[in-house]
Amino acid sequence: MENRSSTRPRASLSGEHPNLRERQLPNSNIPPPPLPPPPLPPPPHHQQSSSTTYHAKRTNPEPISNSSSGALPPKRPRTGSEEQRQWQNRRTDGGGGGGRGEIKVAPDWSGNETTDHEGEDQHQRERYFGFSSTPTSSALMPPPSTPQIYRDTQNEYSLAHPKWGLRREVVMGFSHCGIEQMYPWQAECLGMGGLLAGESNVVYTAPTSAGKSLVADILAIRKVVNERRKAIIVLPYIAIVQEKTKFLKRVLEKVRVAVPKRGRWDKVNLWKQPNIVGFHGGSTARMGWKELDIAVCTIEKANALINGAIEDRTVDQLGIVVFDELHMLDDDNRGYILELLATKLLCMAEENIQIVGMSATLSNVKVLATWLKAQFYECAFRPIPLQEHLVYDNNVYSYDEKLVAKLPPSKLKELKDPVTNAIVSLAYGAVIEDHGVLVFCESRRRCEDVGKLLTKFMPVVDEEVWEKRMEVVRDLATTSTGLDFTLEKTVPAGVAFHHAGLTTEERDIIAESYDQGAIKVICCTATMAAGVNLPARRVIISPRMGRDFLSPTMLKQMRGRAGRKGRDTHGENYLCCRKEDLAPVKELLNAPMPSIQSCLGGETACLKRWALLEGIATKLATSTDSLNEYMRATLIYHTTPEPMKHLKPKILNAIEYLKEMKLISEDRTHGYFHATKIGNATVASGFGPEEGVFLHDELSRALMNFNLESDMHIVYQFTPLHSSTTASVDIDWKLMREEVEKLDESGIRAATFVGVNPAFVNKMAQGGTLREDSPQNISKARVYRRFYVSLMLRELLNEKPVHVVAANYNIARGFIQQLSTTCKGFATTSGTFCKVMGWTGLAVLLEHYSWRLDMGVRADLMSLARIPFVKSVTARIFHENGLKSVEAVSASNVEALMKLLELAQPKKLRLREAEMGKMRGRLEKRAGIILEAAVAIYEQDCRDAAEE
Ligand SMILES: Nc1ncnc2c1ncn2[C@@H]1O[C@H](COP(=O)(O)OP(=O)(O)OP(=O)(O)O)[C@@H](O)[C@H]1O
Repeated sequence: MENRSSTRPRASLSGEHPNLRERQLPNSNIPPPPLPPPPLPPPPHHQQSSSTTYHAKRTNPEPISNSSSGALPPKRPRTGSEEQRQWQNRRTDGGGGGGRGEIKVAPDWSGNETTDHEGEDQHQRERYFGFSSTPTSSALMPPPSTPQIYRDTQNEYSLAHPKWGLRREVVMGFSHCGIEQMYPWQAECLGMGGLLAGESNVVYTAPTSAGKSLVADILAIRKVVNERRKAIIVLPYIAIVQEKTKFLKRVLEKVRVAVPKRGRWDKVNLWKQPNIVGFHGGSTARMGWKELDIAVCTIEKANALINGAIEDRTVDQLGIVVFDELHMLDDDNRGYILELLATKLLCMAEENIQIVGMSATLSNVKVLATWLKAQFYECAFRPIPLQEHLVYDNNVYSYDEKLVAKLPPSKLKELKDPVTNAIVSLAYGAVIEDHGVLVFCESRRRCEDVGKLLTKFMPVVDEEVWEKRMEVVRDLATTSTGLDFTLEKTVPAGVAFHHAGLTTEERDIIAESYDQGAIKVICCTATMAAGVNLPARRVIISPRMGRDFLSPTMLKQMRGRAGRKGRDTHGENYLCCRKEDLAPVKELLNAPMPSIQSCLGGETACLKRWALLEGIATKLATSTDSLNEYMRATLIYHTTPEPMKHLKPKILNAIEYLKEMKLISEDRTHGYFHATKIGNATVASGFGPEEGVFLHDELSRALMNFNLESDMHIVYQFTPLHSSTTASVDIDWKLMREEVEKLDESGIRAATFVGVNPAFVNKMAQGGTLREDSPQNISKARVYRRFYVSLMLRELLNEKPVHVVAANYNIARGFIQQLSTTCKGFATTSGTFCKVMGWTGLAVLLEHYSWRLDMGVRADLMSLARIPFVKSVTARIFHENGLKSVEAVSASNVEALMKLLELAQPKKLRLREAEMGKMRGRLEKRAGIILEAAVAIYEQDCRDAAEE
């Protein structure tokens, strides 16, 4: 095969188009695509911009290189294993369009500099045993020499400088994560009067990737380690909560803090590692407020945690609350919870809780700072330079509208569309240089389509990388959902997609393998836009989300994902649009960041829902005067002209509503409001008033008539309320009728108990309409929707894999998986509701079932499923082959376990792997972990039994 890499010119951006490198495969009938036109001359007006540096397009046949020597980096071995070839043939077969071949020519897309590239069992081991022998994330830099860092005490930017008051182990911990010195802005911000002493609150804004977290981390760690108070870090998304928890655990790995003495005779100080716990909808954290030192939480969990602490009167243990991504205040769905959280803290001035707020996208920092009684700090520093581009009609422009380069149009039908052509060209150009790429797409479907398309054009890789990708495929295949059909095709080419339709397990595997370099391109929706620290040299953005244009805030977050500190030397983003969208896109680019507005405004629902009920239930505001005081601490008060005049009628209205719903009552003699039992239960479990009242009705009915003949009734009771709203699920009435018809008598009885009438389902299946025009009808519709979702859940509990249930109900896998994870959380919060109501029996029942949900197995497998890797299918196979208990597994041996693990593999993968003889090593490793864990669990069980 002719190798043209030495003679083919490399143009400045994408140069040689990837599609032109496709060759005809031996058995392909498709003629090879024509050769490319020669690279175009540079645009006459090209010049270097002051903020960004571009290479001009060159007619010079010499390749442009990023390296100073000008030589092409010899990165790509052009050989592939037999297995690799098979995969490529498969991809070609399925690809249509042009053939798929080896890419022979080095890319002509050129960045500025090359970057050193940084690089299941381990993860599982860490999760189970709580330690790992090697760091799991490549984000973590190798530890530098210890003494040197700590001696650097003269340098005021050094974390070791006494001014910052950080313990040696903390400094070492940061150093292990690649942070030894502060940026000047970080030091300046932290040095503001009273901040380190905890005497003042702070709101600050800096560009994405500026290192905002470090300022807050230092303040939080000082509180925990030096002052022995608790810290709460509030983040908007589960993925960031997980990432942050991992990071802080790593930083504080070697730190020990004193355990408070329990009694007056307790003279010796005990020491322990600070407890850092991540709380989110799907978390299974057993540690509570009492034991934890740092809670990293989603907004809702942070709110519930603080409500609990106020209730228990232990909120004085809280020293600091950090609000990352403070712009979430104006999120329509969740902003008001954030606002109320901060309001409560402001109302507890005597507790001296420091508030820290930050975001990259705040325009009215001063207003927020006034509201939060904080100092404010703004800076424009970004440690990693960003090159920003606008792309349309195969032309690449800088944001100041200078033509930077032309992308060669393609003759391939599938690349006819200039936007698609640009995406493929740009992604390929970065991958061939060994950089990571994020492609933000407008919809989930588009993510998958672009992923599939890119797969056809990705370069061939060496054996080592190929093996890593196959490992990713295997990991995906062993998830509860099985191997996704599209990912099966794209991952071997180093391409994946990431959106809410995937399960969290799948998303974690994809993010981790991208982080480690096995996957080079992720096509994603906005799920990856906020706060995720993944190494993307190049970010390609569609300006739309669904049919609408992105908000300026969202666009800024996406742009900020390019070029992360510690991972890259610079970042590039490309906003790829159609010519006809140019005007609105330019408007979007020039739009100022919107100022943050309160979401309590406009309607009274939020006031009713949370503000007043929470204020009253937590006893922060129980009289008309204190309610007014409480409202004065809200953001809405600070952003509304003549606030009390506008807010007062709304407050009165909301109080009436809460009284009507029997969530609060009024003591007219003393002029006080009290939360009723239902009101307290609603707030304690974190539900809104309507949800609380609905749940109360459902559970009180269940208390009178609990049907335990089958699982149906209990499964219904812990089907989360939020997954059965109009927004989350549409009932397919025909399907529901089929499922209801399949129920046995006990199932039908359970359905009737909860208010589902099979005759009504039948009527709806024949074309009826579900009316939601009155509170009764809304409630009725909610029951039917919840029952419909509970049918899905029941299938999960009966060990049907997630993808099978999703296919049965024609619903996204992510929804089903989320259902199984949030169910557990819902069962726990419903348990709290029951406890506050005094329904302890029901609380115990819910607790039992939440375990089953966690394991995704029937009751007989629950004990086995405590062992890592022994979940659903594997647990069933172990059980059927005589290993029915942890004890039995612990008495087994690696060889026997390997045989069972082999049976649990998907057949397709098993055959392919067996052929290649690669399975043994992997299964042996996994069997070893299972055996080790089973022995550990069994020994622990014996110790527990002995203690009892
Ligand atoms: N002083 C420092 N020295 C070296 N690396 C740093 C420093 N400060 C932060 N970093 C690293 O920079 C990267 C980005 O930091 P961080 O996540 O705090 O940015 P951010 O400003 O919060 O960005 P975003 O708004 O996108 O979340 C992280 O990998 C972090 O470890």
